[in-house]
Amino acid sequence: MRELRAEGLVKAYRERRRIPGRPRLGGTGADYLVLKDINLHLKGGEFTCILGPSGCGKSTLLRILAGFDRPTSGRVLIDGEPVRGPSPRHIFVFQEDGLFPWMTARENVAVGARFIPDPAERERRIREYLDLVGLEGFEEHYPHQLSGGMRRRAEVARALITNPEILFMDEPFGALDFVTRLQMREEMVNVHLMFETTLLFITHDIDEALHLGDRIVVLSDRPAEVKANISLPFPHPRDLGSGELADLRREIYFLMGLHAAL
Ligand SMILES: Nc1ncnc2c1ncn2[C@@H]1O[C@H](COP(=O)(O)OP(=O)(O)OP(=O)(O)O)[C@@H](O)[C@H]1O
Repeated sequence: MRELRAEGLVKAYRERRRIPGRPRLGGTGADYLVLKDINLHLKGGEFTCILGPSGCGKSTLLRILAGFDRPTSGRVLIDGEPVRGPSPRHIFVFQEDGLFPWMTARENVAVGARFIPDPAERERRIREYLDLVGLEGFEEHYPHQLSGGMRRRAEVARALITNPEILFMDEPFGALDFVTRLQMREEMVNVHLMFETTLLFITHDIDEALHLGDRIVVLSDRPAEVKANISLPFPHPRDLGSGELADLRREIYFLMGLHAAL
C-alpha cells in the first residue's frame, strides 16, 4: 500500500541566539517554529507535490516524513507503522548532486542494485535502468563528464532500481535549465505511470506541481501549515492553459499571494 500519514507534526529548532523577525514558540522562549500542526494523508501509489514559498519548511517536512529528522511532536505512519528512522525502502533524492564523483554512471546505478544477488540479473537490471532514463552510451562517464540533466537521470535510475516503496524528492530539478527541467518533468510522469511508486516531490514551482501531481499540498509561509490539499484527477499530458487546470492554477497563485504574477 505505501500509504503515508502525518499526524499533528510540529517542528521547532532550538535557537542559540535571538534573530529579529523569527517567531518563537510559546513557553520556552528559545525555539524557532518551522512546522505547525501538519496533518496529511497520502494514498499508496500517489504522486504528491508539496508546494510552498522559499524557506517555509518544505525540506524539513520531507526529512521528517522520510525519517531523517524527528518532529518535536506528532508522528508519521507508513502503512500504519510509526517511522522511527530512515529505511532502505524509502529513498531520498536530494536538491544537490548526490552521485559519487569517483564512480561512473553505471557504477553509481550499481550501488542501488547491490542487493540483487545474481550477478547476471544485476547487470541486466543496471543496463535496463540506464536505458530507461536515456543514459545509454554514457554508462562509463563520470559525473563531471555528464550534463546536469544526465546526472539527475542517473540519480533517478539509482533510486528506482532499488524498487523503493516511497520515493522522496527534494526539488530534484531546481538547478536545471528551463528546457531540461521540462524534459525531466515528462520523464517523471512516465516513470510514475510505469512504476506506480508512492512519490513525494518538493517544489516551489506551481506549474511543475500542476504538470506532475496526482495531489498538490500547498504550505503557508513559515511556520508552515497546510493551506490546501488538492486532488488532480487529470490525465497526462496536461494543458495548464485551459479548463479546470487553468482555474486551479489561478487559485494556487492566489493562495500563495502571487496575484500580480498572473
Ligand atoms: N537543522 C536546522 N537547524 C536550525 N534551523 C533550521 C535547520 N534546518 C532548517 N532550518 C530553518 O528552518 C527553516 C525552513 O527550512 P527548510 O529548508 O525546511 O525550508 P524550505 O521551504 O525547504 O526552503 P527552500 O525552499 O529555500 O529550499 C529555515 O528558516 C531554515 O533556516
